[in-house]
Amino acid sequence: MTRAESSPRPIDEQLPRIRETLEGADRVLVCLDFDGTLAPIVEDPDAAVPTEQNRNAVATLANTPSVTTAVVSGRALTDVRERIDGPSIYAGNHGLELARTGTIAIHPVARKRAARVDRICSVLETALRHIPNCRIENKRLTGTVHFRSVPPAAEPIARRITRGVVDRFGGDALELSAGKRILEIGPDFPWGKGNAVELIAADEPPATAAIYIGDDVTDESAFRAVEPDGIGIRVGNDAPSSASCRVESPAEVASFLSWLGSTGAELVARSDVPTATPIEAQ
Ligand SMILES: O=P(O)(O)OC[C@H]1O[C@H](O[C@H]2O[C@H](CO)[C@@H](O)[C@H](O)[C@H]2O)[C@H](O)[C@@H](O)[C@@H]1O
Repeated sequence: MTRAESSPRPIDEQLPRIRETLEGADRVLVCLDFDGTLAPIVEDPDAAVPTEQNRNAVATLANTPSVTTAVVSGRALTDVRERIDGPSIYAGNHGLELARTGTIAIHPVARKRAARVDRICSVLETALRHIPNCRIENKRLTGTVHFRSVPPAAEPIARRITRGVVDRFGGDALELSAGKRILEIGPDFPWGKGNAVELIAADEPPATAAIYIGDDVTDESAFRAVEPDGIGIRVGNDAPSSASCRVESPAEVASFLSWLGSTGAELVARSDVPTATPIEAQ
């Protein structure tokens, strides 16, 4: 059963449910989006870095035996891996590439369509060359056109040009989707972060509590993958979401991850200790 979209509740209100979920679990799987979640949103995508508190909290969780930590990002796998250390699992390109247990799996359809993404990125470089500060990020399996630094008067035309190029050269193979001040070009088939989270969760023992934290539209499928048995946490405003909880900012993400690395992990560890039988208790 999935959770219908509604307004996520502030995380403080949801702590009793989170505690109960952790107390009933043997392990925790924590899946984390990168931009807007671990790293504050910035103008230049190359300049995005996790806050120090998030970096430390992720390192602590990655060293906690009862916790599996994963980063699930829209960035290319190689890119996001360089930006945050510690997790044993990374998914890049919105789940199209997945690195775990020493292997990297790339979705075969995305692999086949990578040449077309590359071609479109080159065409866009030329078509958008006169738009000030419009930037194309070629991520091999997907591409991103960035409008955050484009002058407001030029943004509509830049978006129109992007749509035109993808319509013309993408055919039925590629589609456009929207993110925070970006348009993303990717293979036109139903695969997203939620599928990656399901694959990651399938490797965990049955009594694992799954938590997903993210801030954007592509994180919604991942919230649906963990809710309602697990915990989805949407970062930012109170837009309708399939996540049940909300935090305001990457700083609040760090507070929650620190709590999870101390109190949260203890709740899970305690549920591991067998309860004393009446005979032992005498
Ligand atoms: O799934 P994520 O890890 O959150 O990645 C989503 C996209 O994030 C990046 O773009 C966003 O962050 C930039 C840096 O803060 C910002 O300038 C941009 O406006 C945001 O949309 C990244 O560059 C994209 O490739 C990711 O798809």
